[in-house]
Amino acid sequence: MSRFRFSSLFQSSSASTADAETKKQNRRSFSALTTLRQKDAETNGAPAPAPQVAKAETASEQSPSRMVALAQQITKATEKLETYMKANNLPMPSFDADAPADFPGLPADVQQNRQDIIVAAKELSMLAHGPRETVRWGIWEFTDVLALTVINHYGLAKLVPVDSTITLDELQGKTTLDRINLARVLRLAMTNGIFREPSPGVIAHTAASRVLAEDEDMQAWVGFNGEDIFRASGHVLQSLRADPEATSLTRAGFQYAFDTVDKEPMFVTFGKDPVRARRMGRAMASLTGGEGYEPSYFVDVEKGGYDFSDLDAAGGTFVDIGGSHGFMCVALAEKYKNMKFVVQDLQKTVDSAPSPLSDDPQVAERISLVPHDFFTEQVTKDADVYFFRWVMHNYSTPYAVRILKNLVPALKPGARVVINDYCLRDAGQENPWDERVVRRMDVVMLAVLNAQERTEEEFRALFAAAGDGFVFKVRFSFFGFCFVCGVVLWVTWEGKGFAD
Ligand SMILES: C[S@@+](CC[C@H](N)C(=O)[O-])C[C@H]1O[C@@H](n2cnc3c(N)ncnc32)[C@H](O)[C@@H]1O
Repeated sequence: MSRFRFSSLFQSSSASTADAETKKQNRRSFSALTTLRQKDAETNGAPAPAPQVAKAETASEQSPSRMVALAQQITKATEKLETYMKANNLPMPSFDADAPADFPGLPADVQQNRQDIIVAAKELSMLAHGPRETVRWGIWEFTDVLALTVINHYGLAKLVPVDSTITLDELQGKTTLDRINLARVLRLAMTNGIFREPSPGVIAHTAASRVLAEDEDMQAWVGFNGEDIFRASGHVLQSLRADPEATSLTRAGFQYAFDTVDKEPMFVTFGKDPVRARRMGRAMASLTGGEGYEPSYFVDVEKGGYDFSDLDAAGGTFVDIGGSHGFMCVALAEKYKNMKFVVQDLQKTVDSAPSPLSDDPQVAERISLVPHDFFTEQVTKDADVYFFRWVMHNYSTPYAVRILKNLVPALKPGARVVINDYCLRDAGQENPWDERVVRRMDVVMLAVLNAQERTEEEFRALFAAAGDGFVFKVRFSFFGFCFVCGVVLWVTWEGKGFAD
């Protein structure tokens, strides 16, 4: 492996050090990593991590060894996935340029096989690398971001023909990048399956680089992450040193990166720059167009969604606060034929919404889209449900409490506040796939907004700080891969008073 060659340039390694290292490795256990699919008794039975190994065994005591057990798990899950794909005449997973970029919709058990492969393969890879090398090369993940950012910024994927090849020299003639820089970013990306070099100096697409060429939302996602979030992340230390509590919307890494400290929140900066704002919008569309983020997970009761039948029978009102262009209300209105809906968002967002919101007049006529700033008092009084989807995680506690306090004057007894957001569990309780996604999102929130993902306790604390009439009713999560799109927290208002 190149890493061994590389490290040998810097240090000599004696046999005795190697022996000592081998002995140390043999004493190590990775039991803390064994978190697959434990039943979550509080939820609707969604697959969750298996119990962690309680007793730390040495590697030599394990039978079979952890590595072999993981390899067997991978084989078993892969065989099941392959059997399903073959039985249903589906193409086998491939990075060939003409291969599909996505898996088709899979039944829950096969989807679980996929997840098991990903999680077990990661752990096996870590064991094979060893702890020290895992840390050493883990910190270099930013180089992948850097290469992808350059490739995306210069639109290189669009310059490579989809059905044939191009030489580096020809490609260089189509961009302002110099040949060395062009080659180095492409060749690094190739190590992640993005582009390939079928013969020296000849570049061709893989299915992954083709996505970058053809999917404008993905280009926006890479651009937003590489040019905005990545840069903000590089300034988080500065932000934390200045404000260890990290709650201000105008003193996050983002502001230090773009010279807007104490001037404006990120959303305001983007509001002044239509190109960046559009990029962020499309990036969000790319994220929410991904697996597991569909509105159906909230709408379909059989997928674990929220059942509004009682409200529908009573012709109740549902308010989607920060609801963007109202796609959640459209999905709900298609299912529930009597409920009324109010979508609230900032004036600019309201102005840019399509009209009508739905081609179905029976749906469109029951949805009103109104400008409302959630940092001011709620204007739609006495509704039955006030819904926040992916809003709370954009704000640190002082701001989130303010948003909830602004609801209080509008709440009638029994009104429901429904939060559809991430909900962090204790470390190691989530399946490793979802855990990694939410922990990453949590840190992205820190970098750009000084905001955060929350545990159930932290959500409860927000409501407790906003008023003592809130009663926490239930928390439930969706199934399988879609956990990342949210947990629903349902809180009612019993109006016992208002804590200032
Ligand atoms: C992360 S997006 C979530 C959008 C939508 N709820 C969803 O599930 O995709 C946050 C939304 O809050 C809106 N927003 C930001 N600040 C706001 C404010 N002060 N008042 C109302 N809406 C706001 C944004 O325009 C955006 O549509």
